[in-house]
Amino acid sequence: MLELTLDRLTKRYRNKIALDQVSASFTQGVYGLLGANGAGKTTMLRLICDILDPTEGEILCNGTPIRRLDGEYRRLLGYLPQDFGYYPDFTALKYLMYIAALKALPPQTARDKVEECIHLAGLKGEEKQKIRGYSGGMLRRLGIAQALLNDPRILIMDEPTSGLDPRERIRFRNIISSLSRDRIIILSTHIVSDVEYIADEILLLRSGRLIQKGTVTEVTEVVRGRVWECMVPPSEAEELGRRYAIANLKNLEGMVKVRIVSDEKPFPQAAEAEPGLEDLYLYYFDQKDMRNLRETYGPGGRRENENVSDRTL
Ligand SMILES: Nc1ncnc2c1ncn2[C@@H]1O[C@H](COP(=O)(O)OP(=O)(O)OP(=O)(O)O)[C@@H](O)[C@H]1O
Repeated sequence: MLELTLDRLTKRYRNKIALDQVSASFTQGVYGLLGANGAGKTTMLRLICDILDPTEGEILCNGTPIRRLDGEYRRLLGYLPQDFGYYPDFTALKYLMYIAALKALPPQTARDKVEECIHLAGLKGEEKQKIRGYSGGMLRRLGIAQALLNDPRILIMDEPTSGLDPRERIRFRNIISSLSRDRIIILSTHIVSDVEYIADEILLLRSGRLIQKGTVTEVTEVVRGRVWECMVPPSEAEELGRRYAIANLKNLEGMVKVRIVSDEKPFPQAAEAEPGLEDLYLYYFDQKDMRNLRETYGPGGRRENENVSDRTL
């Protein structure tokens, strides 16, 4: 079985640390890399794809540093960057044949492989259309098809669901699930629901640091006892919204059901709720807001003597 290991991986751009001592290992399955803008997701994925060199640390594939494996490692990789280049006047078929040639697929098998990838990406019947006329969802699926051409054991996708409508998101999730057997799939996103149901493990990056890694159940344990629900009148909901990190609001018969992430019970009638990934995301990435709130309203968002680093691994 394939194992990919990041060992204290660090990337500095001049005086900016984009990735800071990240260690993690990946075996077969889907990994969801979550983080706010600028958290270091793209940097981490580009390092894994050997497009960037680390400043410190290294990446190992089955125990061997990838820089020693060189082309042997790159043959294992499929990459869908945030913006993948394509020729709008090509048909999808022509484009994929072109990429197959660039990837040095033997000409006698290239056509079959292209057909297989068209099928896997759900583009059968649309492959003879010019890419110019493709929707955002079709383009993303074409991106997956090109990444799959060399039958990669490691599939890396950077924000593959951005700009997709809900139907396309579901379609995309189903494609990823069907591809995850025998592969390491790592995909980055800041849309929690895109990985909540398909990722075997979640990695949470904040300011270049890996602050959580584990199954959804494991990582959300951090917010157990910190997620609250209560029914309040609309005016009260507004006030709570100013003071707390609100995970959800739902209007129900003149009242509002509010879901709040807070270290302390926000409201006497509030009941503890089962934590989810969105609550966790809010907990970590709404820190600044919670800090501001604490300054404004007192220690409502955090226990006394606890600081942000207490919450990180
Ligand atoms: N070439 C570069 N030169 C200088 N700083 C960079 C460079 N590339 C990225 N950075 C900085 O490194 C940090 C991490 O960037 P990165 O693109 O990896 O984050 P990200 O999580 O992928 O963000 P996004 O979701 O916006 O794509 C950011 O602060 C970014 O400004």
